[in-house]
Amino acid sequence: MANGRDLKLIKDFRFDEENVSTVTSIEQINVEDNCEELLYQTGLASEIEPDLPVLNRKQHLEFLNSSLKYLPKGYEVLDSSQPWLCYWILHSLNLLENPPNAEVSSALVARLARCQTESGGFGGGPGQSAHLAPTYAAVNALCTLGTVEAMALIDREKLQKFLYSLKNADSSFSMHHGSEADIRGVYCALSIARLTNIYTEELFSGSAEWIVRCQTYEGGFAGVPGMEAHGGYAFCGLAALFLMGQEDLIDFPAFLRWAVSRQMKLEGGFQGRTNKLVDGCYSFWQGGAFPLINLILKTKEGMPMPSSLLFNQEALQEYLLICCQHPRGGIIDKPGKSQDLYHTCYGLSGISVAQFGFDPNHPTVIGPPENKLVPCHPLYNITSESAEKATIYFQSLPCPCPSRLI
Ligand SMILES: CC(C)=CCC/C(C)=C/CC/C(C)=C/COP(=O)(O)OP(=O)(O)O
Ligand SMILES: [Zn+2]
Repeated sequence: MANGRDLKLIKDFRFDEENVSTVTSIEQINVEDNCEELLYQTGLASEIEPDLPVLNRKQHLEFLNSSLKYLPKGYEVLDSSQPWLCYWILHSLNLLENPPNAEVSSALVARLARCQTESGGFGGGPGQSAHLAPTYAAVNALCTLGTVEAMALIDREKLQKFLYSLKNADSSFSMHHGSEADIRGVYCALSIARLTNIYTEELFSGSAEWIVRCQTYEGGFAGVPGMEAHGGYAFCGLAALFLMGQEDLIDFPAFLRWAVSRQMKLEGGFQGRTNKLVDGCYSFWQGGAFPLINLILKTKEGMPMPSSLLFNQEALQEYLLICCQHPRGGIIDKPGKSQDLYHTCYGLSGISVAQFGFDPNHPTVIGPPENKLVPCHPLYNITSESAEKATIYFQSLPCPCPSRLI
């Protein structure tokens, strides 16, 4: 039994193993077996030690702080994701209420400054061309640091011109000049523009309609119109519509049906898309949509207001705390994988959503009270406190006038 869920009953109801023949369905059975074992063992242990499961805060902090100083060779492939590495580490540290000291903070601002390009956007590393994804990550990292030194690094006039230059005729946004355009582009551009107060209606005219075209027959959102719905893209689509105040444009019943079907019955974590495996990072990409879903429900007449998020918040925390904590710190995708900064960031963000996403004043925390993280802003995925601080700072500055762009 895990948190009111009878694991054996769930397993008995799964498809007939004899007739299973696909690679994914065999993998699914292995993942379920691994998770069941871990959930069951912790269930047994909690009869003697009721304060389980425990968030290994100390180990996570050691992993994150050591990653600020040294990254193993495997991270070479992320040479063009340096602002992402900063964001994943800093946001995780903030969620654990352990931000870096002033010296480390200034060193990180200097590192991000070396990624900033003449265009106002940020590249993946020093000397690399500007790209929307590292620009989004750099802005989030700087706002997470939250010092004036950090926020003042952002050149808002140039950054606004950079965003304008990436907009396409169909109102989608390219990730960089001459590149693919997908739903991440619109979300990144909107998140940057809203957070730093360089948003204009003109810049995003037509983008909501483009996003709506990405909603699929299943109800989720794909990267581009006509492709497969996926949690990463679903968060981008829904959050982007919210950032434009256009969330009413989606087919809400279809989205809701798709979203509530993504939490795995036995594992308790989320899958990214239909018939695929659970993964710790979707705790945020899928879980993060649920506070937004509740906001939509609040505005719908005749709809009962739910008394929680519309997924099992306890089961998600159990998946992350029991199946996804690496003994040497950091969060993993699923049992058997090794820890990394991306999964640590989105796993901890998922715990925060599961704890605070329904009501930040009455968090739902499993395990001891020390497991409590801090609330996240549901649209930017930086802490609510960082978002508030950045909003106050950037709202005190005028929005650059778009006519000067011509
Ligand atoms: C803001 C921003 C940059 C957002 C990114 C959102 C995001 C995580 C998109 C995921 C894209 C995708 C199709 C993954 C499938 O990977 P897979 O086939 O390895 O995994 P799966 O089997 O779990 O689908
Ligand atoms: Zn993942």
